[in-house]
Amino acid sequence: MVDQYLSQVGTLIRAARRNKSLTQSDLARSLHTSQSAVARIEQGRQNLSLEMLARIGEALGTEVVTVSSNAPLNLRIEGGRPLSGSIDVRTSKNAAVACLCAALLNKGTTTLRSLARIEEVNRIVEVLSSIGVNCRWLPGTDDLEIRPPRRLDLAAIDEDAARRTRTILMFLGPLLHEFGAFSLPMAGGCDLGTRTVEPHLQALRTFGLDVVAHAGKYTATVTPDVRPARPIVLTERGDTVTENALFAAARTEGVTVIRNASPNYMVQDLCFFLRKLGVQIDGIGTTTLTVQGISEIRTDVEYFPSEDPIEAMSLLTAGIVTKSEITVKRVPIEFMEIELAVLESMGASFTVGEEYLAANGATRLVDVTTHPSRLHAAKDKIHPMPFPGLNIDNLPFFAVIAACADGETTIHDWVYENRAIHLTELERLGARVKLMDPHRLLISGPTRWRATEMMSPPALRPAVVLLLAMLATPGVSVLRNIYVINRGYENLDGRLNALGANIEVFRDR
Ligand SMILES: CC(=O)N[C@H]1[C@@H](OP(=O)(O)OP(=O)(O)OC[C@H]2O[C@@H](n3ccc(=O)[nH]c3=O)[C@H](O)[C@@H]2O)O[C@H](CO)[C@@H](O)[C@@H]1O
Ligand SMILES: C=C(OP(=O)(O)O)C(=O)O
Repeated sequence: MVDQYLSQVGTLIRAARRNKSLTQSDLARSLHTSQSAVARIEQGRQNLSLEMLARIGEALGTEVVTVSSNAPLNLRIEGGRPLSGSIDVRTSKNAAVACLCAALLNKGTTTLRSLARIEEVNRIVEVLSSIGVNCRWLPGTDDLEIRPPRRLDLAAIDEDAARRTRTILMFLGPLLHEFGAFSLPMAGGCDLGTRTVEPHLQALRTFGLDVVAHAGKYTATVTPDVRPARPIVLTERGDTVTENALFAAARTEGVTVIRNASPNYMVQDLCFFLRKLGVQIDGIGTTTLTVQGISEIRTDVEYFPSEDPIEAMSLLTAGIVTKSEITVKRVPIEFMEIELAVLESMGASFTVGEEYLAANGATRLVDVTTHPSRLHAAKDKIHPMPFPGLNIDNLPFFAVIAACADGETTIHDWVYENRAIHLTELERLGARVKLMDPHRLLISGPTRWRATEMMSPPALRPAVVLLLAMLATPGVSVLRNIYVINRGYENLDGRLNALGANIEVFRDR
């Protein structure tokens, strides 16, 4: 029965592909798989996850089979298996969303190449499309073409999509160049406790933007011809606040200086993209950015956002906690050096290859191979810092690594009010995790993992940490409602399966 079903689906896929004049290799490229895998799918000789079916449907611009999409997606993971082989790091969620917002500054056509096909990008594409921006995935690729209309229609905004991301906050900077007054739905994103927007509002006020947050909306008014009278000093070295200040400065004629700017990876990527739009920026990778703004941008441009250091950390963690030898390719090393140094101090063994450049021509990449090793607790507490420190989004992965290490490790998340709390969920898989206060965890290892079934926490990285712990856990575990993972990772289950994991996606009926 299953075989017959697979062969019928395969026939439908072949027909849809031919209809689009795509070769098997074209389709394989957009699915990040091989031509032979596509051939097997079309012959009905390959098991297909619902996730993969949805991706094939997306690549072919048609739903191959209709599956109920309201029920949450869950993962069934048979863990305790070693992984092997190599895996490429995909491009980053956080640079993608910054560049998508920056495309609003450009009246010409922007093509963002090799974007990660993740739910966060889908939500922003839905929001952009709803306000009249023409967004088109180029057939057989992960390249998104973006063409703004003459006038954006904010009244038609897809509020549901907007509220499911934090990125909507980053529309404030681009839109202040377009409207005298406007309103936007309030930001969502990971539930990590209070995430202040005040630094954004302070920075944008210097460009004449006044925002009132009320009844689930940001209501903004713009006083014309206001520009920063002196360097903007950000009250926090936040990533998205720096990006909002850059959006405002990019189309404000003259020089704007931004101090205490974040030099983090997504900000650097955004700066490289803005340069391609003709905006001159000095100080990229430092905490002082000097921006030479231009009042109008109308250029046809393409840009390749760079690889995701957080995905790199996630994949390395998969190798480490399953005691496997895997090669994680395209690791943006500038943003992973401290993480690797801390891992080394815990006894992790790995080989780092020669550097090469990412497609953006600037970010340095390496391939990292993990080797099975005996881990011990970190001597000092592990804590994040703004770049160049250990990345806050990489901190959660040290919780599952510490759970595999001999001894007690302290993890200190001073940044978020609520993220550390989500990591105590590891206890349900057998880890010994003590929440000493809302910001500090004491983790005692090694863990005798035991399989279990649980819900994903409402935060991306802690949810992936649980998935990785389940990969290390012998037996069958279930992680429910994984939308939050798909918000930031492309086909993570399929790509881990290609390394030998056994993860099945299923929906509740
Ligand atoms: C789309 C995107 O790019 N999201 C990233 C971005 O979110 P984003 O820039 O939105 O981060 P938040 O505004 O949530 O800031 C993170 C937290 O750090 C605190 N804070 C930050 C800087 C500082 O100097 N002092 C300070 O206290 C803030 O108050 C907040 O609680 O940066 C976060 C921190 O790197 C990452 O977790 C997110 O993945
Ligand atoms: C906190 C994160 O995302 P967001 O800012 O989109 O909530 C994250 O990427 O881990």
